[in-house]
Amino acid sequence: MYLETLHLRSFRNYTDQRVTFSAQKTILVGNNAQGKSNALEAVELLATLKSHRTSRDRDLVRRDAESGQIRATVARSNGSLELAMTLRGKGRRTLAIEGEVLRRHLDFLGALNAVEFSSLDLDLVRGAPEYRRHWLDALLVQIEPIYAYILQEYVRVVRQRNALLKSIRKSLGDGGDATTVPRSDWDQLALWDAQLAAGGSRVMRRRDRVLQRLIPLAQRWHDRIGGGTEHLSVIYAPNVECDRDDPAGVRAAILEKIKERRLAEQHLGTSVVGPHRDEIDLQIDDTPARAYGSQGQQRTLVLALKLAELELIEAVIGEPPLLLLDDVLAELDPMRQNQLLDAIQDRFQTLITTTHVDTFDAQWLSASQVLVVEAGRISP
Ligand SMILES: Nc1ncnc2c1ncn2[C@@H]1O[C@H](COP(=O)(O)OP(=O)(O)OP(=O)(O)O)[C@@H](O)[C@H]1O
Repeated sequence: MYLETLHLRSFRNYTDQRVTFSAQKTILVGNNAQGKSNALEAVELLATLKSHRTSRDRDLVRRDAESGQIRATVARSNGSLELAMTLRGKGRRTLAIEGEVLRRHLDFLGALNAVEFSSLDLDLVRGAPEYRRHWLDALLVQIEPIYAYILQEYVRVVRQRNALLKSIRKSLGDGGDATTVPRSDWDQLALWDAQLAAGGSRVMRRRDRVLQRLIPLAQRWHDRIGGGTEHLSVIYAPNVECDRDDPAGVRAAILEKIKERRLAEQHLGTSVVGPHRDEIDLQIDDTPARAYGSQGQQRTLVLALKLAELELIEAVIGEPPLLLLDDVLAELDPMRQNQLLDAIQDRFQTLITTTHVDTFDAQWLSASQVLVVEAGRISP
């Protein structure tokens, strides 16, 4: 797929900016805080409906405006699509494809696919488990848009169940006397348990499936970049251990663990069982990657994961996704830079932000469209 045009109106620090992409690679160059990452963020939003920098639409709207818009033309193998996202300081965003406003936001997903790689991605290795869950979930949403709905439902169930557990904790008081809790609360809890098990099983099985496909790709890239001297393991460590191929078995295992942790949940007033507590272990030579001092090893790992994502999305969608490289190229040593550039070649349309172009390979630079970003303006 190919992003032909991008039009930003009252988005972040842009007032009204149109960009026409004229090469397979575009380099956005400029000083800090000029709007380079903002432009990539707009593309990320179209692809995933999420920004990795904020969860509030009002941050995305230009400070002096009430609403902002991102429009894009995407050429796909079966024709081109006009996409529009209207963001509001207050109120819900509106999404449209070919001028038609979508009732379900889910239907927007899949129109544009992109993999983003920024320095924040090192948190994949170093950060808390939720970074890895978010990363995996974001990938799942792109290859299986219905997952956005499945996850949203699961999160809703956990939230409501937590509210009920809090109220039960309050009724139990310090004495922990179960008879002080209204009967209806226990009945309700049993219903939420069943819903958590049903939703949780859907989430876990999909996470497991996508990892099974991603892992061999990531290992291959890791071998290529690292010269095959170290072995990468990516291990799904779900909060509830069970045979993930058997949906009824997964549900039963979740319910069983809920039973075991009943007292803890009531004491804490929160759900402690389910895939919202999953972990994805990243290991190099059987040692947690987080424990490795070397930044280089961590970068190699993240790069391998990103390249694997690109390949997987391409395999599933049948078209190469876009690659968004936000200020990461300069951080890679020449060997890793070359590996990345080699992998991309002309296969993936790539948007790159950088403060300096002098670190780029000359051949690469001459084949790229270079745009200058300055104070919310993009010019050739
Ligand atoms: N909602 C907004 N309204 C107006 N300006 C905004 C808004 N959100 C962010 N900005 C501005 O956008 C600029 C940051 O742009 P961006 O994050 O794209 O930087 P960058 O060019 O990628 O720089 P760096 O190299 O530091 O990453 C800042 O000047 C910030 O004040």
